[in-house]
Amino acid sequence: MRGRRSAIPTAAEEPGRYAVEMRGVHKAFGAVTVLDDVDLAVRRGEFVGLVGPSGAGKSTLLRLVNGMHTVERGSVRTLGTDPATCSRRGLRALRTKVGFAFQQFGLVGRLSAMENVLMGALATLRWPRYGVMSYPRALRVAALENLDRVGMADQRFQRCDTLSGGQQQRVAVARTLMQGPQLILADEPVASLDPASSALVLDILRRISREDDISVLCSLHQVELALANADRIVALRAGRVVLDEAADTLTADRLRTVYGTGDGTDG
Ligand SMILES: Nc1ncnc2c1ncn2[C@@H]1O[C@H](COP(=O)(O)OP(=O)(O)OP(=O)(O)O)[C@@H](O)[C@H]1O
Repeated sequence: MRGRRSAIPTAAEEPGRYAVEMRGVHKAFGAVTVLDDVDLAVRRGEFVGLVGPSGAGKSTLLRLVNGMHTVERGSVRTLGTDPATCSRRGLRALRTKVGFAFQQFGLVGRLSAMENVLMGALATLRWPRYGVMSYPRALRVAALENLDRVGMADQRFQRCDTLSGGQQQRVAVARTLMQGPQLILADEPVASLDPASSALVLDILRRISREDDISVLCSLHQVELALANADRIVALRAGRVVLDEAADTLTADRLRTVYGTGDGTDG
């Protein structure tokens, strides 16, 4: 632990190097410690896969990065800002630079893919909008481009509740891109998808991360998907970081030992 901590230059030493920087983070809910002395750094443009068994603390960690939870001890910097000490306005400003992808896609089912994507730009608009044509032309062009980037331009007029799970997650990614995020937090974005759709969604996320230099911190249960898409893997077990390595030096078997099964069972 100590060695890894000293290996991470602080934001003060290298301003702008990290999209996420956590040091010595301790988080408890009542008497239950959920994160214990966690150090984690996500470099700008890096795709970090966060793995670990159920209850290891992955979602809690992502929520700390977003300022939805606060730490008892330690520090969190998200895009150079401590979300816990931000004013409401500051937190809102920070969150416009942070995109999300969740297991539940968070789309409005009765609206079209296009309108859902446009809703990703609502924070930049003064008034609520109803219907695609009520959005400025530049945003409609951007929404179509983002749908195209996730391979969903042809389905732009389709209601989201008639799309497959994988298609819905791709629309959700396109919606997130409307914010122009510098960081995407993804909490098990493919947990409810079949293997082919899961691979496609992660491939799209990784490609967009590289093309737009967006940092991604993505919790995943599937070891192979984490290894195939992440630059680096951070593994949590019982709230502690038990592994932090470049993905290309890791094997699936070694990573599975983190889950404590060693038999190839995820989760
Ligand atoms: N708001 C909360 N209040 C109390 N306990 C919580 C709260 N949020 C999370 N926990 C507890 O913290 C622990 C870690 O939960 P968390 O959801 O972060 O794990 P996880 O690694 O994301 O699990 P999974 O892979 O199953 O989603 C669990 O024991 C959970 O019950």
